[in-house]
Amino acid sequence: MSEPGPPSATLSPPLLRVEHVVKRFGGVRAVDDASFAVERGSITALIGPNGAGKTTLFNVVTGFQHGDGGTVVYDGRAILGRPPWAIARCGLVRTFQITKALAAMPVIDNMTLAAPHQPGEHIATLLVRPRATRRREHEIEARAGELLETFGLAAKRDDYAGTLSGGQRKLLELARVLMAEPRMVLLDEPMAGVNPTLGGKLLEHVHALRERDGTTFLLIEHDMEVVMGHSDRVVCMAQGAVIAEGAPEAVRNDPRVIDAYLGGGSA
Ligand SMILES: Nc1ncnc2c1ncn2[C@@H]1O[C@H](COP(=O)(O)OP(=O)(O)OP(=O)(O)O)[C@@H](O)[C@H]1O
Repeated sequence: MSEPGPPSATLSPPLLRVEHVVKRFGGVRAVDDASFAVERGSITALIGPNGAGKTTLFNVVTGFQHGDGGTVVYDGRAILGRPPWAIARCGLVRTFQITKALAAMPVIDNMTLAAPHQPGEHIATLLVRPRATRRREHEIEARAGELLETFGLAAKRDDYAGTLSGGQRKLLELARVLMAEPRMVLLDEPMAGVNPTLGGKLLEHVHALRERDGTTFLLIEHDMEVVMGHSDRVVCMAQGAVIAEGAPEAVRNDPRVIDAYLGGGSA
């Protein structure tokens, strides 16, 4: 949290280590012995052709799908098989599309609902410690307001989330996960369907969070300009496996990566 920018990879172990992870759907090995690491404070891009297993890997890492094998270590803790809420509580979160239910709620409620430990969740707390509950409610509302301000959504505070543009929704999706003050955020195609101006804003926020809080990002991204211009490291998957990992330029020029994108199936 202290030093801006990515800390030296040589000084601290990776924040996330994915080791030999397997996920099958019937006969399909969607993730097939995938291994890679994400350095603390980095912006790491996960790339690969369609069907490479990127989203499935996200789901397994964040506990939304059960892995069939391997290990995932986050900040020194084995997390594979833990439920999503327990993983989120460790500080590893992913963004979610604004669902129909959330779209029918005001933007501010989308934010406050995303806060961990909702004061109104436990009636006993409400009855026994009303002042502490109110204080927590104020904290949540203040944080939600600050984030909306930062993300340029303050004027939309009371609008239904469903009325936001595609780009504004993506900003809201990122702002929502920040309510949990995560140390690592997984973004699945954050730029998809977003106009370049708002897409640029979203990337600015990603960099600012990394610089200010040391937040680590792992993002699935198809746009190679975004990947090359905004990530420190790139991991490339094909046919469920990791076929290359390293500096963006090196991965882009790796013959196995070029083959995979050309349909050569070099995994
Ligand atoms: N729920 C599921 N049931 C059956 N097969 C699945 C399921 N989810 C994914 N798959 C299969 O697993 C493989 C990997 O899919 P996945 O969506 O993880 O790839 P991806 O790299 O995210 O692709 P894209 O870039 O197109 O989103 C594909 O063959 C896909 O058809």
